[in-house]
Amino acid sequence: MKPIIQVKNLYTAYGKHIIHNNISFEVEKGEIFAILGGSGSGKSTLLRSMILLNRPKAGKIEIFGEDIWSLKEDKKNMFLNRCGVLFQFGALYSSLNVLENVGIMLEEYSSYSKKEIQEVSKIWLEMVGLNKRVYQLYPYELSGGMKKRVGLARAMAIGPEILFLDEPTSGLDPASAGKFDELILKLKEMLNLTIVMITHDLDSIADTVDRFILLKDGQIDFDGNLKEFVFEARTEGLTEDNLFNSTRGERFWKEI
Ligand SMILES: Nc1ncnc2c1ncn2[C@@H]1O[C@H](COP(=O)(O)OP(=O)(O)OP(=O)(O)O)[C@@H](O)[C@H]1O
Repeated sequence: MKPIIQVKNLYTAYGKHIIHNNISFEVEKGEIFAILGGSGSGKSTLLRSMILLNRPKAGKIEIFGEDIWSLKEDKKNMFLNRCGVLFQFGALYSSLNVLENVGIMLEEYSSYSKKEIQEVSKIWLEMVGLNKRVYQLYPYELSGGMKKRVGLARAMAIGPEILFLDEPTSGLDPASAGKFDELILKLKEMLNLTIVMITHDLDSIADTVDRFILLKDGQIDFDGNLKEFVFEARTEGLTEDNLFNSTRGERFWKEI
């Protein structure tokens, strides 16, 4: 089967500052795929270019078999409707309560009635482990972990085929991060979702990620799974510095 995402000879830049210098990679349907790299290596720029927020200078990004940057306006919206996005801090609307935040995408992009939107929103809030006590709360009343869960419920409510996550466990305590990982795995298994995430979290990578790329100096320094990475890191001197969040991952280093 053709990969769900194919990035071919991609160049991105801000002015003269080249961020990605001719990179290519693929993501298979149903995979949990991660983008790693040190600070400023271009992880967010890459993710943004896959959801039509950052136009590449050259190269192609094919998703669902189409060159996404060549799509006409109406097709762009159809494409975005097939993608759920969870930004780093949840990106919730501060003037909307939790229930409204989850329903907002459906209000804009679906033909559901108000009542149906509320029902779908409630189902997704329950799926991500939030009960009715939070429906009427506003973002400022939520913890970081709750904000991420609401953001995830909102991303899932549109029924995406690909879920993009920007550092989903950063800022969470280890127990909440572990629960978030379980949730991601559950979603993937139930819905055969493809998940693309930026992460520094070694436990998340060990527990959930099938394969990752490592960005460095505009190139892909590594493409493979964690076992292969550790092997290469040891035999070829790839640097492990600055890639992983030091508060998690102890279990992984003990087990290998
Ligand atoms: N809108 C912008 N205009 C100009 N330069 C930018 C812009 N956004 C990012 N950059 C620069 O591009 C480079 C890559 O940024 P990007 O945010 O993609 O990296 P990152 O790997 O996600 O970093 P971090 O882990 O710190 O979030 C950085 O040097 C950054 O300063």
